[in-house]
Amino acid sequence: MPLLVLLPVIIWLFIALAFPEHQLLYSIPVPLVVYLSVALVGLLAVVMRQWSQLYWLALLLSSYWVVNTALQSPLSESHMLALYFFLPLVSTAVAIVMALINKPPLFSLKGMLLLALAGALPPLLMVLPLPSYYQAIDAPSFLLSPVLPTSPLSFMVIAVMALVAVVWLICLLISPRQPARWGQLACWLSIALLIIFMQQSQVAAWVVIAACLSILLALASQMLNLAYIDELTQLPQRRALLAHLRRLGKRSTVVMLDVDHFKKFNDTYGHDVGDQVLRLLGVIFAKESGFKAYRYGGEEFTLVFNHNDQPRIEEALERVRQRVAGYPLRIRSKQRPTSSKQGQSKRGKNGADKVVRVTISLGAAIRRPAEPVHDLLKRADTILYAAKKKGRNCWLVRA
Ligand SMILES: Nc1nc2c(ncn2[C@@H]2O[C@H](COP(=O)(O)OP(=O)(O)OP(=O)(O)O)[C@@H](O)[C@H]2O)c(=O)[nH]1
Repeated sequence: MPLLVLLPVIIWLFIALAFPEHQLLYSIPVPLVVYLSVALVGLLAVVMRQWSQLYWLALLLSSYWVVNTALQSPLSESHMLALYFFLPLVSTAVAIVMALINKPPLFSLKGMLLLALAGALPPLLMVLPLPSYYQAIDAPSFLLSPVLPTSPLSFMVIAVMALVAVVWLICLLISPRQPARWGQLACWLSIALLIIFMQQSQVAAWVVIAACLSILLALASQMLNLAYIDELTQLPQRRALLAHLRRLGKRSTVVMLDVDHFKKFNDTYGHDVGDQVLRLLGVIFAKESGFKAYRYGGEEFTLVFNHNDQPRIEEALERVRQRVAGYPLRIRSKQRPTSSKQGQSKRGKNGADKVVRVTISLGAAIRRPAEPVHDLLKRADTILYAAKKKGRNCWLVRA
């Protein structure tokens, strides 16, 4: 933390020492700004222990470095063309490895290897003897980059990078609640752009800075998720509920609900299966519309309706109750077959998976005129208690 506070001073010292002539402070080279941006966001990723973002920044930085230092000569030279061909291939390969691998911490063998792979592999191309049998291409000057469909080889390079981006986008659209992945896609697009338009070095610089901003936003979003989203159920947690209650309208309804006999359920099937139930409830509540669901804590949840229309509330509560009670939860047998063939033959017979169901009780308090939210929440809890006494697997609504 003290290091972060002193960061402006450290950066000022660095620039002042690197550019001793005073007037140079007003014309800091663009690549330096790029390197500093990546370094600052990388430092933030380290402080936040978001390793995957760090590895991506390393790949972004090393690709930029190769483009900026080694790829500013005409592509008519065959070794330039070879480098131009191998850089996207290597970047793509590293990107795919990073997308698939489970982000290892930096201070582990796997983490160090990944950082070396992302940070050192592209620059290594500059010193490796690359095959130089590529046909030199005559780049038309009006194109942004000589790689635009002037050669089938470079067309293929663009196609591979675009394909990776499209696959990535589809994965993200299927499961969009992953801020880190969005930041990484921005990084990938940035790498693709700076390779494709490599001779526009100023553009490349701003593209990298933009990717840094995306990673920064992704980091901020991840932090917000950590603070507000419950990891098990993926629902917003109590902190978010309290923020919602602070701006609750006069016409609103708060529902407290919890799982019936959950202690017994945990004792019978184990804590892991109990967790599975809570996760399932998170999915069911998130899919429902008409209210906002929160995990209050333990096996208790809160639903907030922004209206006090009792028939609509009762209808929603009955729908949720039925959905939970009717959901067959498959519990895996402890004596799992050792091979998949055995598993297939045993499926549906003795010793195979068991199906159980859980029920919930719900207590809804419709807000009274000028009722403080604290009292409203307490009243919902009391009504839930009454629903439990009534026999569980039911709901009660009171004004
Ligand atoms: N698996 C799992 N169990 C939890 C979690 N949080 C709380 N619990 C369990 O939830 C149970 C709550 O038990 P009780 O408050 O006695 O309530 P109950 O057994 O559901 O009984 P009723 O509410 O009266 O129907 C306890 O056994 C807790 O350990 C969690 O995150 N995961």
